Amino acid sequence: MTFLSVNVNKIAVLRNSRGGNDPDVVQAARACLHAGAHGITVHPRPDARHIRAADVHALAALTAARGVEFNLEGNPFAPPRPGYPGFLALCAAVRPAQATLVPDGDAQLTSDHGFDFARDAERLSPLVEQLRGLGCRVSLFADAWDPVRSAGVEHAAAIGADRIELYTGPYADAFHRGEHASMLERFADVARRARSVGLGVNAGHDLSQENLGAFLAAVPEVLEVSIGHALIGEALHDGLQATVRGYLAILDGAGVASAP
Ligand SMILES: CC(=O)[C@@H](O)[C@H](O)COP(=O)(O)O
Ligand SMILES: NCC(=O)COP(=O)(O)O
Repeated sequence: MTFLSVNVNKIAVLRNSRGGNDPDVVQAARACLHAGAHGITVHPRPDARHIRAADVHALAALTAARGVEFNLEGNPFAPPRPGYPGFLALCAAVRPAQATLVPDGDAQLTSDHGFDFARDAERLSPLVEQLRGLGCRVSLFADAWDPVRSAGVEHAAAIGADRIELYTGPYADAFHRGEHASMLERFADVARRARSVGLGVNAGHDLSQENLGAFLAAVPEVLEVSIGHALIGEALHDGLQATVRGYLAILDGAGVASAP
């Protein structure tokens, strides 16, 4: 079975919009694990727009106590700044089971590309070694949608990475348009090539209940999916009716005023 690691970044987006600690990121992660999720993912960004260093520590403690995987994602080349100690420093502090390296630009809205392995392998190599020395499994974010960008995926194995994570955003877009058949062939090909050089294969970005089944049917090698944005949105939709009913029950019980 493919593992599900729930990305709780979006809980922190909501929390940060008001200050305070509601909704509580750790409580949300606990609920995901209680429901059977295999692990928790976060992707702290240098601007601390959602997950903060303190969340990383708290979630590391939760996942360690539960004996489940903590997957920490980030750009290893982004310099530290106040409130963000840097990806390597965070990994050294909490030793996540899996460190997923993502080549984000600083002001990016969200992750939108994988590494260019032919170009990036040399500077990634010592970081992969360092992270493996900390006991982390190392996964590298990789493109599969474009034959040129996915050409050097075998380099990931050569520099000692354990896995790649297929960037599935372009697949999700194509699925939405009903044009995903040829896209899936490309993902399947990259996954097969990765497996043939000993790499494990993860996948993530914009996966959802709508598009996940078709993806896994075409790319059965996937060991783990990390899903956040769609999952949290779906959870809101699924939970809204029950929550509104909860409020109505309180109002009904209070029974003071009646609306005109
Ligand atoms: C690497 C990846 O695809 C996810 O981590 C995604 O980038 C989530 O990050 P945001 O929640 O900041 O969009
Ligand atoms: N690695 C992908 C991830 O953690 C979640 O991405 P998304 O579902 O928020 O797009």
